[in-house]
Amino acid sequence: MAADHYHRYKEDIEMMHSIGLDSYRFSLSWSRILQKGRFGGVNPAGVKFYDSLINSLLGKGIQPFVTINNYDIPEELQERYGSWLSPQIQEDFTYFAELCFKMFGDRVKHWITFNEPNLMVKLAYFTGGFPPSHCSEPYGKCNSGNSSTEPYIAAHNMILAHAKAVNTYRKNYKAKQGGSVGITLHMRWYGPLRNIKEDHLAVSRVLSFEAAWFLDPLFFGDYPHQMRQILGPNLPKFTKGEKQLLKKQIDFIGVNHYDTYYVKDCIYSLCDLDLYTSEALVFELAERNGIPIGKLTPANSYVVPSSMEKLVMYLAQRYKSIPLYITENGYVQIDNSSTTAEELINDTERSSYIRDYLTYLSFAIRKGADVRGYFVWSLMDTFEWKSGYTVKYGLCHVDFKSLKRTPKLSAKWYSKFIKGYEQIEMASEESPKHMVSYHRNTEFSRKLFGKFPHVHVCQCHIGIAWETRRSLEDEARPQAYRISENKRSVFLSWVDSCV
Ligand SMILES: O=C(/C=C/c1ccc(O)cc1)O[C@@H]1O[C@H](CO)[C@@H](O)[C@H](O)[C@H]1O
Repeated sequence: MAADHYHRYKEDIEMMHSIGLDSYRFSLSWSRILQKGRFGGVNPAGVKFYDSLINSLLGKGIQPFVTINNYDIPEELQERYGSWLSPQIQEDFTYFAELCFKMFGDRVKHWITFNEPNLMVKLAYFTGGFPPSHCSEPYGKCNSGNSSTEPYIAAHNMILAHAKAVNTYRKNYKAKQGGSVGITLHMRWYGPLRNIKEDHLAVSRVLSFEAAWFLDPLFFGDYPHQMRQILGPNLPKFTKGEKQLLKKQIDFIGVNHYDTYYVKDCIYSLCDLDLYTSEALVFELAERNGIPIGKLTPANSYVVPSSMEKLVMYLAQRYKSIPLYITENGYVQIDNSSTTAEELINDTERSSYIRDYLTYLSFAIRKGADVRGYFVWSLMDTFEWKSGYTVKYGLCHVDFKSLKRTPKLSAKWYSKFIKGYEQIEMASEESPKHMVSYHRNTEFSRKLFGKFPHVHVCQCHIGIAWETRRSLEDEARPQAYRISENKRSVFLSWVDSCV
């Protein structure tokens, strides 16, 4: 039953509205709409649910950001042809996506084909941690699979499925519906363990094996050359026709960002190569000389807010002026048997986390990245995949017995922030410890995050998004850049000149 959003969506939309969200990111369940893929009919109850959800959101001025596929597939497609390992799935996905455009595209203007396909294929076919649990040693223990080939085959089919869906949208729906279609990648950030050329190259390699694995084909028509060099024939090839189809088949990039690690080179040094990132011939670790890379979270991940600026700049430079959305970013809590609801609700760390990541996101915006929105993961506590109810990301607490929702302190903070009442403390990049209070935050959030921010949530994604307002920006930027020595004052000046 999880949080039972299926029956409580109206109450949940009230909650979004009272927080002040103007976009909600959620995903569709493929099998709820097409129980047997293209081999069966449409389930009217499933369509009715999404119709009512979308209509209720719009009724409250909340924009739906719809992810077409988030890991789950109709079992029929697994049994018939092995789902993502067969090119046949490209046709099934395109069929499903077109049905969604047709049914919901009059109201949905932001589509995301896949959520984190780069993570999904690794979990499903490399480590084997997620269904269908395929892998081979030393990366995991599974009954079947091949960790050196299957992740790349599955990814290949997902990339082509994405391109075909976008192509269909552009041909048959875009003119009339006027929306845009992107893809969301899971994106860790990495720093070099040592300040040596080999480790800098290791960072560039591991990044090529992550988001660029999916994005390079969609922008340039082929995989990053580092992947081809290392993987050789294990990396599938696109035909000439496919390369043509692929190029520029994307309107925006979505990024889910949580984690940062150091990496060290494993081409010139010896390493144990059995980790998530091993195929890139790097070794990942979280400490340098015994000092952790960031503040430790209860789930043993690390908080490194400055990564947000770096990864956004990496994407903005590699893929030129592409619009970007941060489609997930959030703070984890662990609920073990001794944790009380009060402790979970008193989540001051979460507000700090969001504030600090937004601060560094604003630095990237100031440097010219075309960031259109930010979504917190998540609106409320969820059933978190294999971790069930033990891992919580919500701004709102859910009591999974009574299903009662209670806003945590972070929901109150975020609400004030997006409504523009909260005074935000900005850290400057050069001196993160020196905090500058910004006293005109109403203007700050209105101008920086837009007058008409889009908002989204997922099964529990939430957040805010803003539209870039060219006229304001164009006016504001030259003035701001005039005093570009001091980044902090640039930032304040830019905001002031927008006011
Ligand atoms: O980032 C991840 C999942 C990472 C992972 C899982 C299992 C492993 O074994 C390793 C990594 O998912 C995103 O982050 C969220 C919070 O986790 C999930 O709840 C979202 O659904 C998802 O989009």
